[in-house]
Amino acid sequence: MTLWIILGVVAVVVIAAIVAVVVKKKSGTPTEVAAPAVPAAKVESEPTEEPETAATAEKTAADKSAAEAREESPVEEAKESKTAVEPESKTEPESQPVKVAQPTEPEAAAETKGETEAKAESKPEAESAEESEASAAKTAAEETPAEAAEPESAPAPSEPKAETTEPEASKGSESAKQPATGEKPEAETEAPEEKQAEPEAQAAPEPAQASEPEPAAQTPAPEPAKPAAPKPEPAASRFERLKARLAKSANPFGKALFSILTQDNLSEADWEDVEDTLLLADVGAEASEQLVEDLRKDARITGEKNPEAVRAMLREKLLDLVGRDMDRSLVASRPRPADAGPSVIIMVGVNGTGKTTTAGKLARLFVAEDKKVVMGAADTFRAAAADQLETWGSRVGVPVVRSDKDGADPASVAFEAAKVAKEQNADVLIIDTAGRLQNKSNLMDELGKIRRVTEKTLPVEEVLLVLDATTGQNGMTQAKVFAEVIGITGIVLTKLDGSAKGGIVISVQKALGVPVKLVGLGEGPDDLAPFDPEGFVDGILG
Ligand SMILES: Nc1nc2c(ncn2[C@@H]2O[C@H](COP(=O)(O)OP(=O)(O)OP(=O)(O)O)[C@@H](O)[C@H]2O)c(=O)[nH]1
Repeated sequence: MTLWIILGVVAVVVIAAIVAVVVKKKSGTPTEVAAPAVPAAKVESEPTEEPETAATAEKTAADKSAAEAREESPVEEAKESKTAVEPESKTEPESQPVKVAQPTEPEAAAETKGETEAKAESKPEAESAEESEASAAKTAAEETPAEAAEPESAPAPSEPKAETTEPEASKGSESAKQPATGEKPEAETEAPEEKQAEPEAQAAPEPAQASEPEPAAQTPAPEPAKPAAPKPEPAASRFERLKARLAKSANPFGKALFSILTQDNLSEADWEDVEDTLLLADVGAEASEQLVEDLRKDARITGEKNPEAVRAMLREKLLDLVGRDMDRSLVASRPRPADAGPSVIIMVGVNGTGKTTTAGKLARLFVAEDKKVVMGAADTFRAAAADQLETWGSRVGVPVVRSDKDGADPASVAFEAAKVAKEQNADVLIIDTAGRLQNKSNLMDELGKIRRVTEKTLPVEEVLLVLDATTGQNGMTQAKVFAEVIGITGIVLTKLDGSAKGGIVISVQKALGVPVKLVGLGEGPDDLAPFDPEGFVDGILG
C-alpha cells in the first residue's frame, strides 16, 4: 500500500512538473501580444504629432518660400506676406514700400489716412514759423503746396503713394490757395464767434469755409513772385507823364473854355457855349451853372483881353471846383505806427470799370514805395478775375489769396486774405471784389458782408470806388448807392485817357463828398497815378 501511495505521489509530481512546463511555454505568448499594445498607444499619440509636424513643415516651407520670394521680388513679397504672415505682414509691407520709395512721403503716406487733419494742424505752425521769417515770395511758394505735391506724387509708381498724395492734393485744392492753410483750425474756431457777432448767418459760415481753403498758400500763385519784373515807376513822376497824355487825350473842354473866354465882348450865346462845353465834359449841371455864374461875375475875366491872364484865371476857377485842398492821400501811404498792421483797401464798383486792373496797378505803386503788399481775390463771380489778379501779383512779387472754387464766398476769401496779410506783417492788403450793379440789393449787401468779415481781423481803412470816366453822369447814380452801402473813402477814375469827360472828376466829388484819389490813363502797369488837381487842370487846359 505504502508503495502504491508513494508511486502515486511521484506520478502526481511528475505530471505537475510536466504541466508546469507546458504552462510556462504557453504563458510566454501572451506577453508578446501585450507588447503590441504599447505600439498601439504610440500610434494614437503619433497621429497628433504627425499632423503638427506636417503643418509646421508646410509653414516653414511657406515661410522659406516667402522669404525667398521677398528677396527675389518685392511684389511677390507682399503677396506672400498677405497669405502666409497674415495681419502683420499686410500692414507692414504696404507702409514700408512707401517709406522706402520716398523718404518724405512715406510719412505722409502713413499719416494721410488718419493724420491728414493732424497734418493740417501742424502745417499752420510750420507756416507761421516760416511766415515770421518770411517774405511774400516765400509765402507764395507755400501757397502752392498742392501743386508742388502733385509733381512728386505723380512719379510715384506705387498705389499707396497715389492714395496718400490724393488726399493732400485734394486738401490743397480746397484750402489751397492760401498759405493760410495752417490757420484753418483757428478760422473754424472763430467762425462761431463771427456767427454770433453777426446775426446774419451769412458772414459766419463763410469765413469758416474760407479758412479751410487756407491753402492760401493756396492761394497763392505767387511763385513768379519776385521775378525780374521791371521796377515800377515812382509815383512822383507818374502824373507828369500822365498829364501829357491827358492833354493829348479827348479832354478838350478846358481848351474850349479858353477859346471862348478869350473872345471879345462875350455874348449870351457865348456864355451858353461855355455852359454846354462844361456839361459835355461831365462837369455836371450844378457845377457847370456855378462856374458860368462865377465867370460872368468876375470882372477880371469878362474884361480881360490878355489870353494868358484869362487862362490863369480860368485855371484858378477850375482848381476851386476840382478842390485843391482835399486830402487825396491813401491811408496806406500816410505815416502810421509800426504796429498799426496792414492797411486794408477794398476795391468796389460796377462791372468792367477796371477794379482788378487798378488793384494790380495799385500794388505796383505800393511796391515802388517799398511796401509789402498782399492782395485778396474776392472777385469769385468771374472765374478769370482771380487769375487776372494773380498775374498782376506775379508781376510785382505780391502774394494773392484766392479760392479755386468758382462762386466761392467772397467774404471767405477776404477773411483769409486779412489773416494772411496780418500774419505776414504786410503794409497793405488790397481786396478786389466782383463788379455789381447798384440795383442788385443782394450783391450790394454782399459788399457790406465782405467789409464786416474783413474787419474781424483788420480794420478797413479805405474803400475805393472805381469809376469808368467814359460812363459820364451814369456813374453818379452808381456811386451814390455804393457810398451808401459800404462807405466810400476815395474814387479811382479809370479810362480817363479815352474820355472827353474829365469834368466827371468835379461832379463825382461834389456828389459823394469824397476825393478822387487815383486816375487811370491807360492799360499799362504804370498807368495809374495819384490824382493831382493842378496837373489835371493843366492837362485839360493844354
Ligand atoms: N484805357 C484804359 N483801360 C483801362 C483802364 N483801367 C482798366 N482798363 C481796362 O478795362 C478793362 C476792364 O478792366 P478790369 O480790371 O477787368 O475791370 P473789372 O472792374 O475788374 O471787371 P469786373 O471784375 O468784371 O467787374 C480791361 O481791358 C482793362 O485793361 C484805364 O485806366 N484806361
